[in-house]
Amino acid sequence: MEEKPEANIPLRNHRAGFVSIIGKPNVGKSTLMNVLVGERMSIITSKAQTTRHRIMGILNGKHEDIPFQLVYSDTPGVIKPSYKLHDSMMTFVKGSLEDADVVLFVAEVGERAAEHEVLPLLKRADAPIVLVLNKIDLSNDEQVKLKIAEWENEIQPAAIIPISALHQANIATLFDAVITRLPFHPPYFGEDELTDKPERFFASEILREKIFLNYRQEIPYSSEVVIAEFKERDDMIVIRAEILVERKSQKGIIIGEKGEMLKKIGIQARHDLEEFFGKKVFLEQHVKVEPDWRSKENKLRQFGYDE
Ligand SMILES: Nc1nc2c(ncn2[C@@H]2O[C@H](COP(=O)(O)OP(=O)(O)OP(=O)(O)O)[C@@H](O)[C@H]2O)c(=O)[nH]1
Repeated sequence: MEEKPEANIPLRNHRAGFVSIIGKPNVGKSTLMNVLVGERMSIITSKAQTTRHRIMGILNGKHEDIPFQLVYSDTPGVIKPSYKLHDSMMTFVKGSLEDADVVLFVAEVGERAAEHEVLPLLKRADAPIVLVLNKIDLSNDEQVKLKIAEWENEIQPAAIIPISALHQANIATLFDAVITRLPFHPPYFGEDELTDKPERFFASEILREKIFLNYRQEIPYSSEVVIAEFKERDDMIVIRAEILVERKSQKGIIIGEKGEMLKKIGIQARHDLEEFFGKKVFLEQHVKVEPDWRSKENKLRQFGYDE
């Protein structure tokens, strides 16, 4: 009879694992994810709570002659939920923590370690926690040193790596901290897979980014984008997008006077969509009112806010 390899002993010729990026809103999680994956996976804006989903970005490579597969997860910023939407967002964060082989806990240098909102969540993680101290470009060495001491006192992470995701400073050190903690395991995804999300997800995210960038106050938070049609032809992609808002007055704001605003975000989105998909895009946009969608479970499910 042919001898089978012992099932419990992983072969030491491949590393693979899940790396969860978590932290408060706006600390730079999506910026970091994109830098680590080397692709524009997650949308980035200066507004808090831009990310609403768990988005996986997959990186295959070789480190010291051993092939690896890193499955990064960008997650929504940790907040106290005010809507059902926020509950779903926090479920994504918890799910990602439970799967994690390594946790990248991102904090800004300016944040206080004591009573930090993410601390209770970190207790759920069995995985080693690498504290990523981001935005060091906005502070000096002395402040960074003090902050490291403060965090060491608070959570004793496996490592603390000060970086600037925006300026790509110290990313190699962070990568080393991750890869050396990655378990030996066969790959989870095929080599040509970049993410767990379908193309239409990225189409809706790109349009949502334009809404976050062009409107103020409640509008970005009350908006959702649903891709009603995504048809790939030889020469172009035809995308029909529905922009949903919670109230009629918001519909008027999205459209703008004589449709100017809608046109503006359409032009910006089409530009980025064409770059992302490497193809000409025909984009059709419709604005609809979906009252209180952020508080309705069936709507949230329909829009993909369940794991
Ligand atoms: N100065 C500076 N700004 C940064 C750095 N990293 C990210 N930012 C900026 O911080 C803002 C928020 O970045 P995101 O990557 O969207 O932050 P996030 O944590 O994913 O935000 P949420 O979606 O709210 O959870 C953006 O304006 C980024 O350009 C950094 O290293 N230095």
